[in-house]
Amino acid sequence: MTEARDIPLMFGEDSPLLDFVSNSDLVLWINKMEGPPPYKNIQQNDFSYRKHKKQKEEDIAICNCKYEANDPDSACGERCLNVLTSTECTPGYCPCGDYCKNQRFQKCDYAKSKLFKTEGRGWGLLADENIKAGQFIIEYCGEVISWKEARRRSQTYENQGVKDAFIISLNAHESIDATKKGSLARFINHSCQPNCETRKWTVLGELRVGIFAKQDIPAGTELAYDYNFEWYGGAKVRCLCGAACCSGFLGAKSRGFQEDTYLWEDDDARYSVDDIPLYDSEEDEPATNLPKNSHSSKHESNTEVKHDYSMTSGDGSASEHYSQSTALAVEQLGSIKMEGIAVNEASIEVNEEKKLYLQDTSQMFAHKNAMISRIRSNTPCRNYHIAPSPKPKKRSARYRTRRPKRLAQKQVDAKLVVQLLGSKEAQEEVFTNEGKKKQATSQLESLYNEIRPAIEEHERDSQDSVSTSVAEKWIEASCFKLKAEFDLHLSIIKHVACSTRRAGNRATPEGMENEHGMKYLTDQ
Ligand SMILES: C[S@@+](CC[C@H](N)C(=O)[O-])C[C@H]1O[C@@H](n2cnc3c(N)ncnc32)[C@H](O)[C@@H]1O
Repeated sequence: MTEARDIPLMFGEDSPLLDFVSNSDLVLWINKMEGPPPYKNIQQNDFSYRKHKKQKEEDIAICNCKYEANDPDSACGERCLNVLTSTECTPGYCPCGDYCKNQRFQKCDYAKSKLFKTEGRGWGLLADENIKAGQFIIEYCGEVISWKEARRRSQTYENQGVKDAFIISLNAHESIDATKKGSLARFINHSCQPNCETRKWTVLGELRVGIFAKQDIPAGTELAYDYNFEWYGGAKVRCLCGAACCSGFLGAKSRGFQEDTYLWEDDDARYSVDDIPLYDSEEDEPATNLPKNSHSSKHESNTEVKHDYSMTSGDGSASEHYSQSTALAVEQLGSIKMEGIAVNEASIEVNEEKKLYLQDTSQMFAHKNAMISRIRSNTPCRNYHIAPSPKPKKRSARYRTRRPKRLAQKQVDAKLVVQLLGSKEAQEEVFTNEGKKKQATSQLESLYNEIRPAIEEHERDSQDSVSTSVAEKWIEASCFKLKAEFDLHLSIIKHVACSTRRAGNRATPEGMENEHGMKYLTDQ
């Protein structure tokens, strides 16, 4: 067996860890050395999931560069048509032949880098030589899988307790999973102020992801890129990049950042839910009369951020406060005095209905506000706003790695509700509000269909956030829908709580249709 101390902690083309997954000695060595968890080192994407596309001859892009010995840039340098369109030249077709410099992915023309152990962020990658701005550093290799498969795997990994996420988006339909197979690029951590960026190149007909230097990077510097549009982690991970403009969480702006993500709960500061600042300005805080908490309302500096995350006590934290406020609101509404309501079986129905409504409302608001928070966080250098959903409960050690079941969002059944209402005015108000809510919902849905290609295009092809106008449109429509929902639920609560008669006593506007074309209920 190879002696552990003889193996350098550097992984290059001749890395001793190449294919180590099938080499039990090396796996043992890694475990003994407390190195990164085993993975298979690959230098080209793995196409086990689907076949590699076959490039048709007519699709091969041939540049018109001509190699001239006295001009090094002549052989597919910056002016090469293929370089300009982020396409690598195809060997055998490039007029510069062996001199072609535009085959960096194919030739694994990587910058030197090496692994190191970070503080609090697991393993990371360092530049092991001076790197120039714009230089290709390394390809992000892994298994090319569909989005659906990525979702499935991401869930499986979480269930298995794999906390480091290695899935990035490749295009609108596919992702690259470097969890089990990947290059050293899988160790590059996220930074909100990165020195690298991802760029997509077409190589022999397939899209590939490269890590490129955004600036000159001196040897010994940690390499980092912004995960925002690449992130596919399920769990929310507290960002410890330390940048002044830190957005708070990894991939807070990504498409893969799911609304029902949760926080890991253990001793790792990155996954701690305690003491998480919810709002970065006082205006953002909900109008509650709860005591203000200093952690919640101030944008925190890097050092403060690190300090705060290490705290494990949640007492007085903003997240605690908010969850209390939600619980308090529900409790108050649930305990509305039912004065005047005839005490018969109907009161049980009323209570049941109110419970249903209350559960609905808190869920819906948490869910919708999460959406808004995500869009708002598109502005750079801003703390990610967590939805004002109740703070996740601490899971027991036994269930630590399991994901909580997603609660199905129940809808208020307006017909059922009006059966509980006493007056036709009440029924009318509920129906009118329901109509408005439906209208707002369909408006939002059609807006989403309209802007989806723009969102995907932005996410796929650039690191820019979705344009402000699109985001604003979306926010406006979301707010409109929220308001419509709120009005509907408020009218239900108001009328159910204040109703003095049973449904049977009410006057029904028989056969009447309201402005939304909905029929009022008639007594059956
Ligand atoms: C692609 S991996 C990077 C390599 C990883 N550090 C490791 O040890 O394998 C992404 C994971 O690294 C961690 N990570 C990366 N950047 C981070 C950051 N800025 N703050 C906290 N954790 C980070 C998170 O656990 C994330 O899921």
